[in-house]
Amino acid sequence: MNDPTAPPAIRAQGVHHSFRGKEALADCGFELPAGRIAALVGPNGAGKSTLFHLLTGLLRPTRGEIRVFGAAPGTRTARERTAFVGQDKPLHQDFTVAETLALGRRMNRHWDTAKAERIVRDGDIPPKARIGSLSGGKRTRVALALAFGRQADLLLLDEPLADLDPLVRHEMTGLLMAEAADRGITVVVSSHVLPELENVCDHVLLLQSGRIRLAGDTQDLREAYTRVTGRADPDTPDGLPAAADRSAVVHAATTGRQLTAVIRNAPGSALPAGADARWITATPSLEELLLAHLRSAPGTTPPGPPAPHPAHPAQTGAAA
Ligand SMILES: Nc1ncnc2c1ncn2[C@@H]1O[C@H](COP(=O)(O)OP(=O)(O)OP(=O)(O)O)[C@@H](O)[C@H]1O
Repeated sequence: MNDPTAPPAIRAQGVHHSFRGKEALADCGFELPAGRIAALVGPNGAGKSTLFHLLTGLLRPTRGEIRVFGAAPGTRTARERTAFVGQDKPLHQDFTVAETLALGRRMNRHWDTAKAERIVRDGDIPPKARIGSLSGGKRTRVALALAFGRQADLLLLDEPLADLDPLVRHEMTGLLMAEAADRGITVVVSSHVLPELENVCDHVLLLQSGRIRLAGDTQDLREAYTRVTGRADPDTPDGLPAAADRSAVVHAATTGRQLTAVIRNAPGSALPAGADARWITATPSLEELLLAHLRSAPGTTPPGPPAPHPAHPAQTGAAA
C-alpha cells in the first residue's frame, strides 16, 4: 500500500525550458503518483526528451520546479531512485558487455546482478562482445539490463522499444510490467506506437507543443469521453446536430454522410450532453482518445479531462 503522505513520483509545476531562446517546454505541469506505468506521448518535437532530461537532472528548468519523489533531479537522493534509458543509449562502445554490467554493479548500491545478467543472457548476447559491435536492438537490451539492474524506483524510458523486433518488444514490455507489479516501481515510457502502450500503461501524459494537454489514469480518461459514429447532420457544417455542445467535442470528422467524433461526456453522465439517439456510442480506446486530441487544431483549448479523482491527484486540466 502506498503511503498517502509520500510525495508523488513526479511533480512538475510551471516548468519552462528554452534552447537558445526557443521554448521546448512551456508551463508544463502535472503530478504522477508512485506506482503508475505512464505513457508519455506527443508529436515529434513536443518536448518528451527534454522532459526526460529535466527529470534526470541533465537539464534544468529555465523556470518552474520539477521534483522526483520530492527531491530535485540531479541530487544524490533523486539520482539513486531514478534510472534512465535515453534514445541514444549512451554506453561505452569499447567496453564488453560483461565490463558494462560490472560498471553498473560498482556504481549502484542496490544492484541486482542476477536480473541484469539474465536479461542479457536471454538475448543471446555474449558477455565478451564489445558494445560497439552489437546491433541497435541488442544495445537496447544491454541498456535495459543496466536500467533494471539498478533497482530504481522510477524508470524513465525514452522510446526504448523503437529498434527492437516484435518478439523482443513483447518480452521487454512483459519484463516492464512484471517489474512494476513485483516492486511497485513507477515507469514513464515514451513511444509513438500508440497501440503498443494500451496494454502496458495505466496512466497517460500527452505533451503537445511543450504543454501537458491530457494527464490521468487511462481508464478514468477513456470513460470521460464517448466515441460516436452515425449519420452526419446535413444541416450543419460539421455534421454534428445543431444542439450538440461544440465545446465538448475533441475532434469530429465526416466522411461522406458518416460522422465520427470523440466528445467529452456531460458531468455525471456516461454520454455527451445532447447525444443524438441515433448515434452509435462506445468508450474510445486509448489510441482513439489520444489521436482525437492530437488531431484537434493546435492552439485551441481542447475539452479537459474529468475532475481529479481523490485517489488519483495526477489528473490535471488541459493546459493548452
Ligand atoms: N539540444 C538542443 N538544442 C536546441 N534545440 C533543441 C535541443 N534539444 C531539443 N531541442 C528542441 O526542443 C524541442 C523539443 O524537442 P524534444 O527532443 O524534447 O522533443 P521530442 O518530443 O522528444 O521529439 P521526438 O518525438 O522527435 O523525439 C524541439 O523543437 C527541438 O528542436
